[in-house]
Amino acid sequence: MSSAASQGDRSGAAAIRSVLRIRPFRRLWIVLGAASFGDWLGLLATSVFAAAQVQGSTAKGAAFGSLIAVRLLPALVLGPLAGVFADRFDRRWTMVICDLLRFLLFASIPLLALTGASGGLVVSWAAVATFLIETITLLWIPAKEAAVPNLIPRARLETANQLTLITTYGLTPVLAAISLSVLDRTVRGLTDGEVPSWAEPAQLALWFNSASRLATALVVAFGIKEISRAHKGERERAEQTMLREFTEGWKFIRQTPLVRGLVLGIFGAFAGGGIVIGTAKFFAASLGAGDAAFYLLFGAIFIGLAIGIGLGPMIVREMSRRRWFGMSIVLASASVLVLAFAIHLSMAMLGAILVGAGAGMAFLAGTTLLGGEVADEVRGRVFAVVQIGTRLVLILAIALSSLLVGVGGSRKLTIADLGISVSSTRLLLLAAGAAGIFAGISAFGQMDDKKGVPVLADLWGSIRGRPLTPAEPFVSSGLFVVFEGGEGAGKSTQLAALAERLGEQGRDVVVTREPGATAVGERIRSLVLETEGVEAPSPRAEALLYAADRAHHVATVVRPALARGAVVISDRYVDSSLAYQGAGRTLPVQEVSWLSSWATGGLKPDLVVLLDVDPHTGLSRVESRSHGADRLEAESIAFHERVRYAFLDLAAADPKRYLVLDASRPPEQIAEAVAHRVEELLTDPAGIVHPRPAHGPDTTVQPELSDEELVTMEHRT
Ligand SMILES: Nc1ncnc2c1ncn2[C@@H]1O[C@H](COP(=O)(O)OP(=O)(O)OP(=O)(O)O)[C@@H](O)[C@H]1O
Ligand SMILES: Cc1cn([C@H]2C[C@H](O)[C@@H](COP(=O)(O)O)O2)c(=O)[nH]c1=O
Repeated sequence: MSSAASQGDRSGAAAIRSVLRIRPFRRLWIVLGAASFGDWLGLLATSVFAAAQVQGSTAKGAAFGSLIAVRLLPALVLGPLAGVFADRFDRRWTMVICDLLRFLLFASIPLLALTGASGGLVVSWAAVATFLIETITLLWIPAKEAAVPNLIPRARLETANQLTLITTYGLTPVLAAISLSVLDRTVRGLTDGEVPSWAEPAQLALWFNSASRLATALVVAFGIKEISRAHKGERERAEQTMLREFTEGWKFIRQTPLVRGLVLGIFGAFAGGGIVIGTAKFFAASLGAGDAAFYLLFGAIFIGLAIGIGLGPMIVREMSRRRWFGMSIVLASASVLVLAFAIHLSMAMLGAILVGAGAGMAFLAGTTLLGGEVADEVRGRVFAVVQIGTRLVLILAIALSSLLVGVGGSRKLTIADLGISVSSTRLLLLAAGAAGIFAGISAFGQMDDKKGVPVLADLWGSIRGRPLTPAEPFVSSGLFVVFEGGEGAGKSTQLAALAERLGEQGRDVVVTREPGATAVGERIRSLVLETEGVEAPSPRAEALLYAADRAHHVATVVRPALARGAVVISDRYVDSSLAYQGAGRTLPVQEVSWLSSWATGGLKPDLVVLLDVDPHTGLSRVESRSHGADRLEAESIAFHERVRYAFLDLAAADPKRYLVLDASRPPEQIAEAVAHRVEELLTDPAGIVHPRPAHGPDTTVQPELSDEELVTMEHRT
């Protein structure tokens, strides 16, 4: 395992430990885990139990199916009110009362069977009780979801959601299925197949489900009092009608771009998932595989979900969660397209794993964003809409897609006489994938918090632990010119000449330098350059010191001057760090670039004048100065050669922004060439190659040397 991966594992485990150290959350997580296990047992058991009460395969199928359908129905009837409940009433007591009712209802099903009631009556009551339980669950979920963000700091919300989702949808259903089958075997083994009705595993499971709900109610009532909200504005809420609260909730969702984007995206992802489920059987058949392939594909989706939820945050690290959400939906949808084009089971399996991973990451990012960014007052209503909407979208998508595929069969549509045949299942997957990509991109557009930052570069940077930073909002009406070059290239000489010329024209000119333009910078300058009585900073410390000088310099000198319209002329800027610390000290150039980009908030010069000089010539020029060589001047010729070629490579990578001049020419000629270029920029601002901040923030990082460029450079020295 690579060290980065093991580091990720360690930090993942540490994050889980730290979130479990929060007592109210730990208690809630344990009790919800038990309750979720009970619910899965109950879901499996009620269905099996109902089927066991009637005779004949048709009746058994109908009993099983109707119970599952009944679980989904309440969303239609009571859904809209659920969120209002969660926001209006104390969430702890809402949860407690709901769980007590569910305890009684779950227990009532096996209890009725024990009284010797007829099979039909037991099934009917099981259906009614299930309907009521689901109705109550609809009230309980938004109250719980809205309460969790109040128990933990925002920074740990994602880990908390990871834990909860993996427990609810990963561990407990598997555990429940295994437990039920082990229970069934054990009970049958112990009783030689003569199981008394009270010991039927399905009945025992229902008892367990009932008991787990009682336990949840007690723990929440007495052990997690923190769930009770400090009722801000309670009086105003009491004065509002429930109808008003309901319409306000909808208005909030409609009018808040982030929430609208999240809700749309989640619905889109569920619709895609529903279509995959609805077409899965026919799809497996279209691969020429049977039922086994169908189950394999299903399993693959769940494996993908677990990967997305469990590993997603470790992969994207510091990436903006808003961006991650949109990208995950696009990933899931694009993977549906992979399914549509799959020609072999292995390709379909890969597609299914990616569908699951994208959906899992989107679900995790979406829940975390909703929990962290939606105000407590409306959170219950927002979660209710998501919960109800996802159920409805899922049911509709499954029903419609299976109907459409069923009507078309897995028949092949032959296009003209071209001999091309397209299965209707695949067409549907194609449409679902395309619609999902559209939903993902629209969601991304609505909630992007790093507008202007290139998406793929940001993703790649985030995976490597260095997400791009958006430029600080800033309008420049000035011009930023930087002089770069090796030691003794003549930067100070040329800078003074240009400043004098522009000053004579009556322009507002600010002459500055790095390091050392400010009081803070002066001290940094002596730390990095003085050799007497100052310990040499290590290469990374040196890079940080130059970056610190730059951050302060840009914030206090450069930006204010540019904002008021001055021409800022700086002796050295970011390129010096890339050349000296990157190429000279051989620190990773991209890391140095990222550091500078962060320090400057993405501010780039409009023009870089590079005075290129052979290091022997440049160093001999500065040797004639009265004071001795500073720390960098004292470096080897090989070091200065690396610096020189790094500057030239930077200029070659972005020629429009650089003016490269031979610094061995007479100073007057150089000054003419510089003045000419600057005049051009001043008279024709359109000639400035950067996107001006007024037209949108400039967010790209400074030009960097690629690894190949660095290697080439090393060879030249
Ligand atoms: N084009 C040139 N030809 C010959 N000598 C020059 C030229 N430009 C500057 N010099 C001389 O070289 C010396 C160094 O010049 P200057 O201080 O302008 O360079 P610099 O790049 O700012 O140096 P440093 O890297 O130390 O900041 C000075 O004595 C200056 O007079
Ligand atoms: C900005 C910057 C500078 N340096 C080095 C380059 C020079 O050797 C000195 C500055 O001296 P000068 O006489 O003012 O040119 O510092 C660096 O290594 N990294 C940087 O980012």
